[in-house]
Amino acid sequence: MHQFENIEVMISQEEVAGIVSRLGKEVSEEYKGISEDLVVIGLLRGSFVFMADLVRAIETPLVADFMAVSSYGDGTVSTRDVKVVMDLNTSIEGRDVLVVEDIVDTGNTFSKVLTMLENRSPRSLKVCSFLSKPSRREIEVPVDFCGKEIPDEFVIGYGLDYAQKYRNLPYVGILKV
Ligand SMILES: O=P(O)(O)OC[C@H]1O[C@H](OP(=O)(O)OP(=O)(O)O)[C@H](O)[C@@H]1O
Ligand SMILES: Nc1nc2[nH]cnc2c(=O)[nH]1
Repeated sequence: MHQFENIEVMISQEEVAGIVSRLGKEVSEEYKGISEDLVVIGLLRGSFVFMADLVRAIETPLVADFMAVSSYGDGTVSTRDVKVVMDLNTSIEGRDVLVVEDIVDTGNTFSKVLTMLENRSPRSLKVCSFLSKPSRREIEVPVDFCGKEIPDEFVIGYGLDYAQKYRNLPYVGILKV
């Protein structure tokens, strides 16, 4: 048993598995028959759990790479100052690219990352986010593949942290303090 208290489950482990499986099918369908391997980019740290499950649900040949960005620090409020902490090892020029994120909230992180990646001239650039909070959007960003839209609650688990904790929860929950 996971030894965490004061957490209300929002998306159970079973529901998470169903969402990932559906997204895997949608992505595989979208990139059916592409000529070169799909480049799947996980945004660290939050996406590492979802990314690990998602790539195994995608049937398209792919290469995986990671980029580390941070905007929330250890808090629950975006600093809006998105920093690239670690860049890609892969050149994405002329490639089909899928960016994987755990959550799109205000859209600030993704909008900066997408601009940065667009400047490297990929053949195509699409976005897959496990969660999205549309009511919080400050900047419109495309979410081509969306796991689930959720209300304005600060969520944890399945890669999402509060002060770097709770990323290992196998479900998504709300911290009751
Ligand atoms: O749409 P936004 O309001 O910009 O919020 C979304 C971002 O916030 C979280 O990252 P965080 O900065 O907490 O870093 P982490 O991935 O290391 O948890 C999350 O992983 C997204 O990248
Ligand atoms: N852990 C966590 N990080 C976020 N970053 C943006 N929104 C959220 C959220 O609801 N939870």
